[in-house]
This record gives sequence, structure tokens and C-alpha cells, in this order.
Amino acid sequence: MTILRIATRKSPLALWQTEHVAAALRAAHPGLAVELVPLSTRGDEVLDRSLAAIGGKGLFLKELELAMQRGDADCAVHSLKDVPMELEPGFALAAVLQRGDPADAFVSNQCDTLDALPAGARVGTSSLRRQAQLRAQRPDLQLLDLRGNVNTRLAKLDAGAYDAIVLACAGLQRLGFDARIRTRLQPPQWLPAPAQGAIAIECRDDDAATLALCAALDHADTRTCSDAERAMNRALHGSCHVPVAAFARLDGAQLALDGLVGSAADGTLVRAQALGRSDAPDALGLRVAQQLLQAGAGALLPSPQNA
Ligand SMILES: NCc1[nH]cc(CCC(=O)O)c1CC(=O)O
Repeated sequence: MTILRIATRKSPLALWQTEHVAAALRAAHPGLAVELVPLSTRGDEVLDRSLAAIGGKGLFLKELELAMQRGDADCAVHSLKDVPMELEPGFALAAVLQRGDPADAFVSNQCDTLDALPAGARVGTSSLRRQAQLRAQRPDLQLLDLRGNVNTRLAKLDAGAYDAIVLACAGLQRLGFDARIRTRLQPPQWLPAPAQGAIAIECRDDDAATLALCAALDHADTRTCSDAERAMNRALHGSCHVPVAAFARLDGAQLALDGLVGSAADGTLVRAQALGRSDAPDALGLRVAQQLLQAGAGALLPSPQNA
């Protein structure tokens, strides 16, 4: 391979993450030439309708996968939380990099904490998972839609459209906005999206050269935790249509997984937790999914015919 070409979305966060992967690949393979191939995706272009309405998060991957199929790019960089539980046939996750901060962030120009917001305050987020947890903790809040990239969301907060917003700490930190984080909304009380904070590299599953180059960046512990979280979400048929949250942590050979399913409409939360072995993350994910269903989560999930 003469040059490794990495497809990326054009948002500031996507470009940061892809530059980070490019630098890590150059460091792991001295002499390797790495280039970015920035592309527009339908998920970035259509901002006036909800992601669920235009086809879900897979839209962010489609254009990048087409570029890999055409041979215009060798691999693509994604936030792992935006990658559907089932990859398109012919593609594989060549690496999952060491996770950044997995927590959500409470961001406001008025208050330090969610509890300190005045009654009826306006909070922006389009994530059903975040809406459900906000409703559970503060049923009085007015929840408002908020889409766009991280910079756009902060600009809308600063323009006064919201009293507070909830974003991922990892995205804020990567873009140099650490100082905007007023509170880290931490597990196990507040759970992030499955695989939040982890960056993944996708490539064609028959591209042995790219798979081998990217393998150097794979972080075993992050892979283990994100596998457990994604297995739970997969078992619940989770997608961006469903408020599902999960967080796994490793303690030696022991893996602990917290999961929840919620209702964005009324703030009902069903929670489950289990311990398992670090060499069987998928089994633990399945077990927590079953516990959630036994505890009544099925009523909060869309029925298979609507999914
Ligand atoms: N939903 C979009 C998205 N996808 C990944 C991140 C941040 C980085 C990450 O969580 O890995 C964000 C922004 C956010 O949720 O605030």
C-alpha cells in the first residue's frame, strides 16, 4: 500500500477524530503515508428532520462505505456510538481505539448542575436516551429539540435558545471545550450511549492490508467494554429510535455492565446491572438485556414490526 486514505465526515469533531487516527497510524507505522478523504453525508446535510425520520444513524456511515466500495478510500473513522449494531455486509471494525471520557456533560451558562436549574427550564437535546434520563430526574423541565454538530449546539445555547444542553464530554474535550462542562453526568446514576467516547475504524472485511495496519491501534479493554454495551443494545434491537443506555467497566478479569431502557415521554427508567468475565463480553451484554426485559423494558421498546 502506498497511501492509506481515510474517509471522514466533515464536522469539526469528525475531522479531529480522523486526524487523531491518522497521527496514531503514522506513529505506529513510520513511513506510512496517510491522507484524509472528507465527505458529506445525508445525516449531516438534512438538519430539519429528526434522524429517526430520515433513516437513523446509519446515514452517517453510508457515504463513507460507498467510498470504500468504490476504492476511493481504504477505511473510515466513526464515533463508535454512531455505528449501527449490525455492520453492512462486507465491512468490519478494524480497530476500536482507547476510549476517551464516556460520560455525558451538563452544559449551561446559568447553573452548575441539573438540580440547580429553575423549575420549567428549557433543556436542549434530541437524544431520546438523554430526554428519558432528564425527565426521570427533573419531570418539570421543558425538553427541546437540538441537532447539529457540537459547535452549532454550543452556539444555540449561547444565543439563549436553551437554559442548558447535554452533550458528550468526549466531543467537548476533543474540540477544546473542556471549560464548558459544568457537571459530568456520571455512571451508574446517569448512563451514556453504548460505546460513547470510543473511536472506531471501519474497513472492507476482505482488505487484509488495511486490517493489519489498523490492528496496531486496537485497545483491548475498550473493545471488551464496548462489545458488552453493544451486545446489550443489539439484543434490545437498540438504535437511535430507542432510549437505551449502557456502561461497562473492567476490574481485572471482571466486567461490570450497567444498562437502562427509558421512556422519553414520561421518564420511566428500567435499570439492570450484572457482573461477568472479561473474556465473554457478549454473554454479559445479553444477560443484562434479558434482565431489562424481565424488569419490563419490553413495554418501552418499539414492537418489532415498527422497528
Ligand atoms: N450524537 C453525535 C455524537 N457522536 C459522537 C459524539 C461525541 C463523541 C463520542 O461520544 O464518542 C457526538 C456528540 C454528542 O453526543 O454530544
